[in-house]
Amino acid sequence: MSKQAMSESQSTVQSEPMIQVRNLKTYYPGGGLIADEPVKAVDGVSFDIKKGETLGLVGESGCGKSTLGRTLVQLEDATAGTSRFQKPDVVEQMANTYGRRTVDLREVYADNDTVELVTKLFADGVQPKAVAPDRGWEDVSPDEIDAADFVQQTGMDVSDVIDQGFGPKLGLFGEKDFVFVEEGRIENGVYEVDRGYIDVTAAPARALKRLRGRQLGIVFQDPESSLNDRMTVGEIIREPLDVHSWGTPRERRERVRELLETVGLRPEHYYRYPHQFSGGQRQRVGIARSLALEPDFLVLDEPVSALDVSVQAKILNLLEDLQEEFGLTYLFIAHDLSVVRHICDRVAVMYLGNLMEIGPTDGLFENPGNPYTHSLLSAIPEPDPSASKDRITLRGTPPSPRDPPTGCPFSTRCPVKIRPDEYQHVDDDVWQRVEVFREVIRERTRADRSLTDHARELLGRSTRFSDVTDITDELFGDVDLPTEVAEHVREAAGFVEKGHDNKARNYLFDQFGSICDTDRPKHYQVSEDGRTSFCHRHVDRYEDPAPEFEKLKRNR
Ligand SMILES: Nc1ncnc2c1ncn2[C@@H]1O[C@H](COP(=O)(O)OP(=O)(O)OP(=O)(O)O)[C@@H](O)[C@H]1O
Repeated sequence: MSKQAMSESQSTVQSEPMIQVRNLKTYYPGGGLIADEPVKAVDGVSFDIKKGETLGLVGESGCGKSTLGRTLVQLEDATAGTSRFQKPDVVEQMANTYGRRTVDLREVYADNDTVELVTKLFADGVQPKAVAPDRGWEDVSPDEIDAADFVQQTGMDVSDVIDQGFGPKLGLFGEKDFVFVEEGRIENGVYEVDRGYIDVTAAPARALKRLRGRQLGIVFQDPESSLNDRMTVGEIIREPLDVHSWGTPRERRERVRELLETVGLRPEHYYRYPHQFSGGQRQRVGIARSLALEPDFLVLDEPVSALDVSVQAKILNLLEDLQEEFGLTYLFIAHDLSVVRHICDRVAVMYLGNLMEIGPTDGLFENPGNPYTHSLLSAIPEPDPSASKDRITLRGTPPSPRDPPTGCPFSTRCPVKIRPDEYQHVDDDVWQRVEVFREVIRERTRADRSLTDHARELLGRSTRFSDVTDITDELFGDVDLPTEVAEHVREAAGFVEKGHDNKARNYLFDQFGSICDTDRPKHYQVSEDGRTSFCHRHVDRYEDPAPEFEKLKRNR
């Protein structure tokens, strides 16, 4: 598909967002014997996916890709934030049902002042929201209502705002159980709706059942385990049609035959069982099933990772053809970056529950903005082993998502982390060792230490007493440490010897921490085509990541 490679006129990507995600978080409850902290699998991500687009989602194992994909189709509950899905035909459909797509505000609001106020707020970006008519406003929590923006701006009480009829009357459409968000315009006191979004994160379970399959679908990685081996292929593909009472039984059978053909299988495959099929064929069955109810948006969760390379290409081609034929929008989750480069219009790079960089594919691969993207790309094996490639090897493993760093999520491993001003003069090698020391101490404080460690501690056996001396010897034995650095290292080691790992960790944070440790970065635009990167280095007073990486390579 690489829509990038197509000319503008050929591209099927439209400018309207199909999915709007804002500050989405998915936490899994702690619940362990020791660890009460939740796993912050997705920790506040925002992005759009445009209609007809393929957005790639990449990152190391465990960074939260699947959780994000599953939350978008509400197979997981969001802990916070919103995910909105544009129902493409909603405005037409609703306009037909209600016979209108405009509302004259002068009929709704008694006085002209209110009409003016509403118009002004609307121009300021305050969005009205319609809620199902049979769902009383008293059941709607204030944070579900965009009228809350209203409250902020007017200083009025939410209930007063609602009493005044702001939210509900301005929104034109509702559908049982759903929270709709509308986008429209007010001109000369007349409100006209342009687009309608369903707030997926606010939809209750039974409404989701209707939404899933019909509008949102998912294709799983492993065609082996995601298909029920006791059902025939026909039954598997037909199941969503049955669940949604689609057409008559005869029409359903007909639809299944059509779907078999769409994904390149044959009508006689209807009565076969999954185990009689190859991996590629099984994945075709999974895709046919996901397409049964003609969804608009599909999460493809590593759809080709379990397949042989030769079969991968065929499935990718199929997915591209289907996208073109049915105008589908994809979130394509993958760890194989070359596949992503080939198939995706834009790419989002994820690390520890956060999006580190997002933007059009070619630019991101050719001129990465974020240090994590640099590191990830430099780990791709070169097809030609004699080609010299300056690899950046990341030390250690990502921190636990139960205990992510306070500042930048990548700060504990970033090869180009910003140093505090007072340590700029310290030799690079020495500074790296200081960072490693901090990382080792941090690892020791992790909530999910082994039970043996805990048991020994509880028994009063100081098993970790001696190893801090070993660690400092190992790290600093053969280098000259500047006096102030040596003092701080000694102090921290002293805390560890007394069993106060956390004190040591905090002490090192206070002494050696920089903005990367203390503050969460923002997303900065790093290219003209709208790519953004989540890194403090994009602020003017710091050097950009790219030249810092060049320096690193030169100095090795
Ligand atoms: N049901 C669950 N309960 C608790 N923790 C979970 C659950 N599912 C995932 N996690 C944790 O959430 C984090 C993100 O997992 P997720 O599967 O989303 O990552 P991923 O990037 O898709 O990994 P992979 O590439 O290996 O599939 C991991 O730390 C994982 O252990």
